[in-house]
Amino acid sequence: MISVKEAKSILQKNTPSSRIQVLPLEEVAGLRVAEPVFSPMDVPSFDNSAMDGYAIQWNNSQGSWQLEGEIAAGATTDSPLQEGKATRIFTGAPVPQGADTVIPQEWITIKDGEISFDHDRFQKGDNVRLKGAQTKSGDKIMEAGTLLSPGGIGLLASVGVHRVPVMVPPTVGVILTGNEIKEVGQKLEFGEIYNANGPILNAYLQQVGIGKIEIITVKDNPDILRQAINKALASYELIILSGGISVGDYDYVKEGLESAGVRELFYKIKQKPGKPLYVGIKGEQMIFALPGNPASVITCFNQYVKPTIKQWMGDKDSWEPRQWLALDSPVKKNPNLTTFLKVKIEKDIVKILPGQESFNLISFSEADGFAEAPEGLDHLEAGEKVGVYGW
Ligand SMILES: Nc1nc2c(c(=O)[nH]1)N[C@H]1C(S)=C(S)[C@@H](COP(=O)(O)OP(=O)(O)OC[C@H]3O[C@@H](n4cnc5c(N)ncnc54)[C@H](O)[C@@H]3O)O[C@H]1N2
Ligand code: MOO
Repeated sequence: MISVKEAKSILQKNTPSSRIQVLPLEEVAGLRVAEPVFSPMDVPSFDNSAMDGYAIQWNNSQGSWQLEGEIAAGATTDSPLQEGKATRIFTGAPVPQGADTVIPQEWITIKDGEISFDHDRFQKGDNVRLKGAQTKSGDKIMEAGTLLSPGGIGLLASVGVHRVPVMVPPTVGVILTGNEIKEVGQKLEFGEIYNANGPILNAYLQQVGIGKIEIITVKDNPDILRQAINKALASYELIILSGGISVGDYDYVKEGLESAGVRELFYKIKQKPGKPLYVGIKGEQMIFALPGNPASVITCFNQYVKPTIKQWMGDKDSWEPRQWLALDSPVKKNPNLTTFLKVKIEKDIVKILPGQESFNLISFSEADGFAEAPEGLDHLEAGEKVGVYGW
């Protein structure tokens, strides 16, 4: 058995490097750009008005301008404005050649076809967004590895970049094992349970950006399981299994993976829940066999599968706790294991929730994530700081 730290270090070293694909902007939310992005154009690409008002050529003396014409946003011609004249202009419309200042309409007086305004309130250049003020053609607008937020995607669109190289997530197949599993909505017979791990993994995978997921359920039968494993290995880069990885007579997952040519990276971690976690690789494929208890599935996904997927997608910093916060009450634990506790964060204090057993899901609806109570300690005091991992 290895420690939590050793398991994470093995995973960090063995996670394949990101696969790069050029995708349209509609498909890149939440992904990272694989290369720096340079702007192919000036933005704005023409001087334009920041206000609805009147464009003029600035003149230092108080005076009036003869009103002539109108320019709306989207106007595609540029007829020069003569000195002493003003033109009606709207926000986003091109400021004509010869004009250099826009006076908002609220400050304008119009009399006999001429406009005037209080000179002291304005100066030359006011309310004109100059060509290239945001970005010059050739400027670097994004570093490699930047996470594409809605705002970042807006920036790319604004400079005319509509396809971008990104680090794409691995393709994922999920195999759930267990004779006792029934889908939610079906009638349970004695001895059967509802499939919680399927919905858990589906939700978690969607959360980390895997849109297309195939989840199948197989019986505890070595031949059927072997076939399912081989089929998944032929189709997916990352395969996640649940159940059948412990020491029971019907636990066939480990031997099924080995007979399919999967090489073990580790089996069993000194932790609770999720002790019998198995991870293997085959070429550039990774295989996680999660212990079947739902709390073990959630813990192992949170601690190992999620950071692996994130690293695969170009984020190497998601292995460590997000916060260090003080415990609200003392914790007793087995000193030989790291314990992951379901917790709620209340005003920067970590509250340990009830129902910490591996089969018990009751606290998950209100939990904010896990606190890590490390190996080597048999108890923690109230007020002691623990690493907290959010969902
Ligand atoms: N003699 C020993 N027995 C067990 C040990 C051990 O060291 N020695 N370890 C225990 C620990 S810790 C865990 S965790 C479990 C892991 O067992 P498996 O990975 O083999 O999982 P299963 O036995 O198939 O299932 C465990 C548990 O989870 C329920 N389950 C399974 N799939 C689902 C699902 N899709 N949705 C909801 N619940 C599911 C299943 O019914 C079992 O109750 O082994 C301990 N045993
Ligand atoms: O490692 Mo298990 O999840 O404690 O029952």
